[in-house]
Amino acid sequence: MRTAQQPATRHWRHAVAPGGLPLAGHALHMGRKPLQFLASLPAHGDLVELRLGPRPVYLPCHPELIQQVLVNARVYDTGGPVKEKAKPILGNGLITSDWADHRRQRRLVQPAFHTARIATYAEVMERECEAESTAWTARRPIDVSHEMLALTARVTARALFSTDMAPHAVAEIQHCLPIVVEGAYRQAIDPTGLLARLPLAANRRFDDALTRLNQLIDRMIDDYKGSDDGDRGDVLSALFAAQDDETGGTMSDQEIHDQVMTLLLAGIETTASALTWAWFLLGRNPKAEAALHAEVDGVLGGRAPRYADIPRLAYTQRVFSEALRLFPPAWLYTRTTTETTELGGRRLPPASDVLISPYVLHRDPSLFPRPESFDPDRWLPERAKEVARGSYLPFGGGSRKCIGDVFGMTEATLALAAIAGRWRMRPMPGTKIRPRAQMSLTAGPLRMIPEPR
Ligand code: HEM
Repeated sequence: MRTAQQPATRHWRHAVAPGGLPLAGHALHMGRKPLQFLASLPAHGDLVELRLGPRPVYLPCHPELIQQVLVNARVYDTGGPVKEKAKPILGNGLITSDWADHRRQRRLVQPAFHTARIATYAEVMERECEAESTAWTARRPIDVSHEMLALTARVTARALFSTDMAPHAVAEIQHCLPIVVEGAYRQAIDPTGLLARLPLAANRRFDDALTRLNQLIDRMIDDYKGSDDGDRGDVLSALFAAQDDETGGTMSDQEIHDQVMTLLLAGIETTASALTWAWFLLGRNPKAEAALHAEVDGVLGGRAPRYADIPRLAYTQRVFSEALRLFPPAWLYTRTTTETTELGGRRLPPASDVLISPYVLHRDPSLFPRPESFDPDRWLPERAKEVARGSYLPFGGGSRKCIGDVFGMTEATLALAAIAGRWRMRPMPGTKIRPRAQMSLTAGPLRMIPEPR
């Protein structure tokens, strides 16, 4: 295994990805089988160059090079065509802002994710996870993807807006969010930029869903401003209360709107996908499933899980960490250089695109022994120490590391424990799943049979 300590004069291996075509470069490989293609590249070098059409793109495969990119957010900013296409949807929020503005925004949004507030959001999570786990009928098949998305949409909507309007918001978000996520992805991968302008039914559905989400957020903001509730304990209150330590500034209504939209798009599908993968993996690994049931039974003794139980739900957390390793929802994210720089001894001109793929990193056999096997105990403290620094990045790193990491882990741990306390999730015979590398790495519909325990 590689160690975190590498000699300062290390010789990095550069390579050009094989199989490039004259005009398209590697775009066809990326379009057809992006996961297999990307995962084949570390074998060629520590820094691999590929071309998507005429653009050269760089994939750092070694954790040290990836860290250099992530911690140097000024030189490796989020940018490029994908971000430009996201701006009409997300406005100017944490995901779309440039480096300088991002620091200010992050100072303002961070308090909404402090530990004390997560404890309050956890009350919503406890209620919703309990409601989800009691809603199913024994032996009636369910689509786990659908259920997990509905659950995380309810949790996130209620953590964001704890008003009487929340049930309406939940229904609206459940309806609109998948349409917006799917449309945003189609636009992101359209190299011509023309698709969004065609009079297609899919575009009309997308425009309608986006308008409805925008209106919903505006209504929630108006409702908050029209009330004299003060701090309701939800995310929206924290955003209104936020004051910048450095400048004393607060956020405008439009800025709050953009942050809320960003949180909806970043927080719901990601957590739902990872939970779906966790059930899929447990369904194929009876030993891990039995260990999960044993822990949940021992800690909870048949009652619903509470936030205070989380430290004792250590195996449950390891299951989720391992699902995030094998199927990281944020399987690919990008950076663009703002100036000439050097990466692994290679000169990169300004506006070079750099791809970061946790999926590739997490399946590199030199970083994770037997990378394909689902082994939650690789996250036992004594074994986790062996994992080289920077080689596990489901939540990214540096100043743009996921702001919702603890929120997502808390929500997922409570969801797994609540459901595993009641149900054994049986795979439907003959189910075949192929990971879909879209906006997040989803499983698509996953039919399973809940059997009472
Ligand atoms: C298992 C669940 C989740 C995963 C795997 C995940 C993954 C990630 C990753 C990899 C990034 C960094 C992307 C980059 O560097 O370009 C990120 C950023 C972000 N995530 Fe998450 N996320 C999850 C849950 C959540 C939740 C629950 C929320 C909010 C409630 C959230 C909100 C955000 C936001 C706002 C950003 C942008 C942060 C910034 O640039 O400052 N995420 N997420």
